Amino acid sequence: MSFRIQPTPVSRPNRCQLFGPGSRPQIFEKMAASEADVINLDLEDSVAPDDKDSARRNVIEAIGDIDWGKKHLSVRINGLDTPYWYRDVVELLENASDRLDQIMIPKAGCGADIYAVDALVTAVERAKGRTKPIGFEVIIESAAGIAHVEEIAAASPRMQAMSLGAADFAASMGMATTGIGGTQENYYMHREGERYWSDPWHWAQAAIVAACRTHGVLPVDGPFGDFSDDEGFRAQARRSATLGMVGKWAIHPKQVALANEVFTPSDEAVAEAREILAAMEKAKAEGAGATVYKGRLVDIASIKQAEVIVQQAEMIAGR
Ligand SMILES: CC(C)(COP(=O)(O)OP(=O)(O)OC[C@H]1O[C@@H](n2cnc3c(N)ncnc32)[C@H](O)[C@@H]1OP(=O)(O)O)[C@@H](O)C(=O)NCCC(=O)NCCSC(=O)C[C@H](O)C(=O)O
Ligand SMILES: [Mg+2]
Repeated sequence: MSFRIQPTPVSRPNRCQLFGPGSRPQIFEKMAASEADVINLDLEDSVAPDDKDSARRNVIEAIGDIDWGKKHLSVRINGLDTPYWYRDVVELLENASDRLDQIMIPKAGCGADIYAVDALVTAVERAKGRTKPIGFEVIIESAAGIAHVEEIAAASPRMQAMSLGAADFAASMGMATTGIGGTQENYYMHREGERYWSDPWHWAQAAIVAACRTHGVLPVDGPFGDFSDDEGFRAQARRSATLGMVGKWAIHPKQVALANEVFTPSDEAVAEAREILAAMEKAKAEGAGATVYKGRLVDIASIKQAEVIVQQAEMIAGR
């Protein structure tokens, strides 16, 4: 561990982020009634250009009118390469109620992108006397985004979460696929007549997790496009959780329960983590820094590993 202590991210459940187009207000109440921890009302790619203005109005109205319960409420603005984004920011912050928690910035390519949105948000907040600061989440979904992932994670004190956007990422990288997340047919190793599929999203996810953990930001896995494939979603989500991500997007309501299932530590995992903590307490009392638990080594690092699981479970239980 460096002399610099690893910062702790914001403490709130972020197991599932449910998306819905801002141009489809009929589903807003259903989104609010869902079990998702985070709601993402979208003004970006799920909204057609002709609907941008009306979607913005729908979203502003819904932020104030709908009971969103304890959900973290976020709006995805348009990308900085479009003519829409500044109006998204200004109109949201001038007109939306204080219930708005967060803005999601898509296609973040460098730290200066976040700085630009921060400057505009800060100016409107001051002008309107908004006392609740808006948080930021970003999507890494381009070659530039992944190349500058660490400066993006560090770009603003508003930064709370960062997701991998597999669809735009694949396009920007020139990947030979139209799949959004999950196993890709041609990404395999070959040995003695057998194919062994590998994970083309792994390295980008690992880079995101490292940048996020360095700067106290929540790492999140993005969309899994085939919402008829529950097992594919589970497998992708389990890999993400194993790598250190805290949650995953749902682009259809049926994916919410799947994400919550994977990103809520199981009773067995929590019980085992507590047993490891107890075993290490006993070892410490006996003057030892390591001991044996179920035939395997546990030591001081195991305490930190076990605490990750216990703290996650307690935070979810206490929400
Ligand atoms: C994918 C959908 C277009 C499917 O909608 P629909 O055809 O209505 O689905 P169903 O008929 O199966 O719906 C069943 C019931 O659920 C309600 N519903 C549908 N969608 C939602 C939702 N998002 N939240 C809550 N409730 C929802 C329907 O109204 C039905 O209700 P009922 O009739 O009462 O039974 C649609 O799900 C959808 O629009 N999804 C979100 C799309 C979106 O936001 N996309 C943007 C995020 S992904 C992305 O941007 C890629 C990323 O940036 C990257 O680059 O990787
Ligand atoms: Mg995208």
